Amino acid sequence: MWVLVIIAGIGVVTLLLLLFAPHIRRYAAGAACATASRLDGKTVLITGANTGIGKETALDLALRGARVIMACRDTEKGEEAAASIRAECPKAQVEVRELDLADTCSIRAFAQNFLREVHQLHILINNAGVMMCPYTKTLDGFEMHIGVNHLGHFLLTYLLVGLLKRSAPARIVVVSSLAHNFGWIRFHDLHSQGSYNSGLAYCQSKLANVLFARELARRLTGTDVTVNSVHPGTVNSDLTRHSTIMTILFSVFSVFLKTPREGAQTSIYCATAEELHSISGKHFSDCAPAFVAPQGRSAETARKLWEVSCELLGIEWD
Ligand SMILES: NC(=O)C1=CN([C@@H]2O[C@H](COP(=O)(O)OP(=O)(O)OC[C@H]3O[C@@H](n4cnc5c(N)ncnc54)[C@H](OP(=O)(O)O)[C@@H]3O)[C@@H](O)[C@H]2O)C=CC1
Ligand SMILES: CC1=C(/C=C/C(C)=C/C=C/C(C)=C/C=O)C(C)(C)CCC1
Repeated sequence: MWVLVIIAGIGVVTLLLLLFAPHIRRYAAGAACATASRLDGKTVLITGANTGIGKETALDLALRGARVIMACRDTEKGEEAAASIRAECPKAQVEVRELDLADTCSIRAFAQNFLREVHQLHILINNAGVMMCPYTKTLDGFEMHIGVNHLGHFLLTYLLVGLLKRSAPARIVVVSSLAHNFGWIRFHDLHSQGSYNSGLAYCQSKLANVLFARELARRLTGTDVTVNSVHPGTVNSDLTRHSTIMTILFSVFSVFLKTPREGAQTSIYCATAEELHSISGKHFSDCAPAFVAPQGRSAETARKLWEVSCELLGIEWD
């Protein structure tokens, strides 16, 4: 009897899902960036542009006429992505450069070559990220999530901010996440040496992204360089690669999730929308201002994180 009820229940749910599939898909897709802004003559740098949200952001900005530099840790994968962008947009000015955010020497070498060879930078998109990886350290001994997602981008931005100022008006887009809501900056154990939870380490790093964007925006007041953070939505990408359960859930429920192209819309919006030309220090999702958790609004935490980050990276950034 119960078996029949359960089978009937599953049948009804499946039928409803099939019936409402087009509506569910439209809802899951979220907002599309409606701006038609062109980027001819502009230079854009996107980290982690070989796949997922970064690759789709690169394609869109290339279609708008920008010169897009795709910073990838694996240049072979980067070249494949660039080739597929060129296949969709033969006029695309895309180029691949090597950048491993888990290695400060690679970041410094990247920036040195970049500053020598590229003379303007109008849009920097700090997009690359890792999620829920087993406990690993970067080459400099930082826990991987905070090391790649926050500290690597912190150093990259520090090295390029002079060029952004000289190229102003310029924009920085920091790809964070809704996951920042569940994060705390554990100053007493930033690198999770005492205890490690891969989910919490990811959330901490995404909170660090929000705090970094707000603090940098404050420090860049009056420079015509704006900084905003973004939650792209829940996107069916390679991000779940370290978690089998998440990978299975994301593929089973893919109809409820955004595609990478849909997930790129808010980054594209923050990078191009005319109405955001003077908006800085804000957080966006679905191409609209979004809620920031109280711990992401703490000026004191943001300042402390800034100081700790400078100390860890051995830099002075006032
Ligand atoms: N997908 C989602 O649901 C959500 C994603 N986000 C954020 O969006 C951003 C993009 O994620 P998404 O496109 O989904 O994920 P993907 O895994 O598809 O893309 C991540 C990119 O980051 C690169 N990357 C990882 N580690 C490094 C490193 N050490 N140095 C340089 N590049 C590196 C990856 O390179 P490689 O391919 O070589 O590994 C890849 O290009 C991330 O910051 C993520 O936190 C936020 C909320 C939700
Ligand atoms: C609860 C639940 C789901 C939602 C997962 C969400 C909402 C994940 C968000 C991930 C983020 C924000 C990652 C990156 O930062 C799925 C997969 C639909 C499957 C059914 C159960």
